Amino acid sequence: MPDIQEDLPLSLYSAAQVRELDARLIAAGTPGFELMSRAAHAAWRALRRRWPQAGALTVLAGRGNNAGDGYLVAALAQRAGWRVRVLAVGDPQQLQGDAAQALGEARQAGVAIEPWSECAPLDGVLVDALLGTGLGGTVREPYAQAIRQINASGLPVLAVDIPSGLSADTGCALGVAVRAELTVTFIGLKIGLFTGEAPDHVGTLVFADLAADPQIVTAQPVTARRLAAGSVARLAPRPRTAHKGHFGHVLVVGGDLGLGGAALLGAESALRAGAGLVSLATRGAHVPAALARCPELMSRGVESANQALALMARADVLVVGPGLGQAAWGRSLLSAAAGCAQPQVWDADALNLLAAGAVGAPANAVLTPHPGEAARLLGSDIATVQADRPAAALALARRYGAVVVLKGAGSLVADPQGRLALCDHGHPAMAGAGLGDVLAGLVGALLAQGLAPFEAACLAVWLHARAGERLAVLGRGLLASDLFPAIRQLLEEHSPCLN
Ligand SMILES: NC(=O)C1=CN([C@@H]2O[C@H](COP(=O)(O)OP(=O)(O)OC[C@H]3O[C@@H](n4cnc5c(N)ncnc54)[C@H](O)[C@@H]3O)[C@@H](O)[C@H]2O)[C@@H](O)CC1
Ligand SMILES: [K+]
Repeated sequence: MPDIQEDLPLSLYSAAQVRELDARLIAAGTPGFELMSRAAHAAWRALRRRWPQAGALTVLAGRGNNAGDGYLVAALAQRAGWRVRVLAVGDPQQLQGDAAQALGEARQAGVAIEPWSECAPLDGVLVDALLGTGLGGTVREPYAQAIRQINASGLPVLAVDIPSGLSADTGCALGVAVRAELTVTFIGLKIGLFTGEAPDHVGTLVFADLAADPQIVTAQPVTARRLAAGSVARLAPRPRTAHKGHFGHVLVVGGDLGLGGAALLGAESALRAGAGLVSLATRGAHVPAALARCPELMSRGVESANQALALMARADVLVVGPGLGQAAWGRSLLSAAAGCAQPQVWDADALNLLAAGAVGAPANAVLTPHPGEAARLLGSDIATVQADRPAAALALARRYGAVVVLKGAGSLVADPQGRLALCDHGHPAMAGAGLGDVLAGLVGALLAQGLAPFEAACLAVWLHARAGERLAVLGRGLLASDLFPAIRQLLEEHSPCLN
């Protein structure tokens, strides 16, 4: 019997890729109905484990194979002595193939099957088997009304494969989408379970591999990889004879008048993540405060691009943008950086100036836009970026020839060759000032310690999100600088300093 997994796999697929995977498994000898039946067993097992005492369920079934899964769950529950009802949206007589066979099985088990209507009473645990990966375009009526009814019911909801209405490719609600407490997904993880609006719809995610042949699964192309302890690059242990010159010199450039804190946070972050040396090029007015807060930093007042260039020449990695502003001071410093050859991280106003055409992107850059900055860089709007975050991240990477971190829930890392990684860690308590500056400094420190841009960005995003999760147990009011001890701890757990 296939089992359900708490430990999620790393591969993320589009709807088309999972359909292809299903087809390959079927072609290799596992009948579709057998897969459907394994899916139903996995969903039923997860349901009983979550709501062992419920004793009643209502399945809302559509007309495709997702409905087929639902009919088989209903049959299993009926045979287990639960009170079961299926509310069929659309005429069940039109079900075809495996789904029609599943309907027959539910009838044979004695399940009550009724046509869905707006006033049909809902009871027990709701099983959402309306729409799965076959959803195309905005959810049509009466499905949309059924989804609104599920969401308004206040009853616990298990979504079969994916919450109905959520796009498996983008994680966006196509008009309206079920908000589930538990989602049991089959065969391959859909990227839409992790990005866009998914975190507010999926609930707890359980994966069931349906005992699919691992050779067929690993041969299937993926859309993205999940970032996890085992999938992000490690920093090498340090030799006992190490000195600071081995771990790179990061220069953080930013902090125009009134914006000094951002650059200081970025610089402190680079120090806390193990860069050998960190300098800060900022307005002279900010230097005393920077020295007072962090004497380990080499804080320099710069008023001209020439002064900045002299500092840039001595650095291995530049982090440009936190608190940079968009006035003449910031522009001149950014233009100086744009001509430098070393790896660079561009954040905040560096990205706004890049979007405005004030400079071109340097080679070897990691760009770290939030959705607003991403929209400006793409010449679109935030809604368009958020409607397809994977596409936006990849388009940015191609357009600027850079590694791109698209921030926001389900952060994505893309490179110009089309590699895509997704981080499903993080916490809403991290939605606050300065968190982005800490991330930029972290990427800079990892570049300085020898990681390539894509690997540095992936490890930084993962450490940042995991650190935020650890601290978020205390809830709101998380300060960006609170992250430093947790980042250090996670880095040490992941990449111990000594062998
Ligand atoms: N052998 C397989 O392929 C397996 C499939 N499985 C299940 O099958 C699902 C995919 O099944 P299908 O490809 O049949 O598709 P779905 O069952 O997801 O959806 C197809 C149905 O949705 C309707 N529909 C599509 N877009 C709509 C819209 N915008 N508004 C309203 N209705 C819309 C279609 O008319 C069709 O009736 C998976 O999500 C999974 O639950 C599982 O049973 C595992 C095995
Ligand atoms: K569903």
